[in-house]
Amino acid sequence: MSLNPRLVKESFALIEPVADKAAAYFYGRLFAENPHLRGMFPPAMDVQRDRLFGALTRIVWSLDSPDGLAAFLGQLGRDHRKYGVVAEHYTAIGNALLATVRRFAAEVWDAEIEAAWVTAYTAAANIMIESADADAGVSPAWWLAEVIGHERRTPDIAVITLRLDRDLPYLPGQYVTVQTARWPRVWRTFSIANAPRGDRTIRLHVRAVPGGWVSTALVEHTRIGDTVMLGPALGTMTPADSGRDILCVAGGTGLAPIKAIVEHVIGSGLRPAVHLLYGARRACELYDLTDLIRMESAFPWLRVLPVVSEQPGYDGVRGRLTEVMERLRSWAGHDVYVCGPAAMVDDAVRRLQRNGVPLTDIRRDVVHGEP
Ligand SMILES: NC(=O)C1=CN([C@@H]2O[C@H](COP(=O)(O)OP(=O)(O)OC[C@H]3O[C@@H](n4cnc5c(N)ncnc54)[C@H](O)[C@@H]3O)[C@@H](O)[C@H]2O)C=CC1
Repeated sequence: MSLNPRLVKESFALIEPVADKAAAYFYGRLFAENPHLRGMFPPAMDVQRDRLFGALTRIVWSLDSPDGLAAFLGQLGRDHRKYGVVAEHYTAIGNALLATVRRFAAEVWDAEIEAAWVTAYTAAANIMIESADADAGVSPAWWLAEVIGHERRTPDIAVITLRLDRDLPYLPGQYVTVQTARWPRVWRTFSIANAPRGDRTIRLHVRAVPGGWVSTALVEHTRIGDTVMLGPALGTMTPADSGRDILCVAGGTGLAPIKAIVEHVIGSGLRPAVHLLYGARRACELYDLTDLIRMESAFPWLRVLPVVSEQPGYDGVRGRLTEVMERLRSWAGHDVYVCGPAAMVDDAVRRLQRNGVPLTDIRRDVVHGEP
């Protein structure tokens, strides 16, 4: 049976508006039929439900671009090793998924649509299983890391240094998932804020957000000597290394992966002009400015421009980060890296495209923070 993306997309479009209900039904069904799987999931399932639908949406809408989809599914399969997912679980998940789409797309459901879903799911599951199997030969499913540095830079933001028990291969700009002892089975993503160092240490920039279990545990309840677990490195916002000039736009703790990329450029021997626009709502939230200024004074081709958006008395550059970026100059011909709140990233991409920067020159990642 060959893949029929159109049938899958059309039926999925009926489910998207009722995603919450469909996800609740999916997990209800999964756990009713396979009670032993419940222990693999976090106690509170709300974020998990959003994740499931986020991933499913991305998969369904990418069915027409097999290369991108295979890369995404490959990463997903490798990342799922840390949950203890094995090949048999995919059958249980496939059955629950099929029951869910059958129910929520009942008005159009027929044998042809069912076959399209079975084919698509089987293909996707096979890619995930194969990539997990291949990864098992060369890489651990997860890493232990000891907290060796914990600096509270603002009441909400901590810069945390971890020492890993084994090498964790990653590229500058990538992120990892983190689990704390306080919240077993709850994993959240955080970008690695340094280029690979060769001493197994990495840094994370963490803002404790209201209702954010892991971020609050990391900022408020974590001490030097504590241990956390990490999953493998993920993400596609990695250095282009083209030698062209670079624009970096970092909002808040979105600075983390951008800083790793800038460190990489410093270490690469390339000397492009790098503009780093670093935005915060208030000056006191420019939590890493001292370090960035130190880097700027050591590397004259690096320009750091802090921008503050919500403090009228601030005597530096004030305004919306994306507007300041647009006003400053044309960025056509630059490699661009953007990270921060999702709305800021979208706005930056829109403005850049409007001003002649093609999408292929803009790198960003969709990373869901907490809650
Ligand atoms: N790898 C990744 O994708 C990472 C993503 N993040 C995300 O970055 C965000 C950082 O959040 P906070 O530190 O709380 O940042 P924040 O909410 O304090 O904002 C930071 C900056 O972005 C600007 N901004 C916010 N919304 C904007 C909009 N709609 N248009 C233009 N500018 C806007 C603010 O004015 C400020 O300059 C989180 O959403 C987090 O999930 C953080 C780290 C890594």
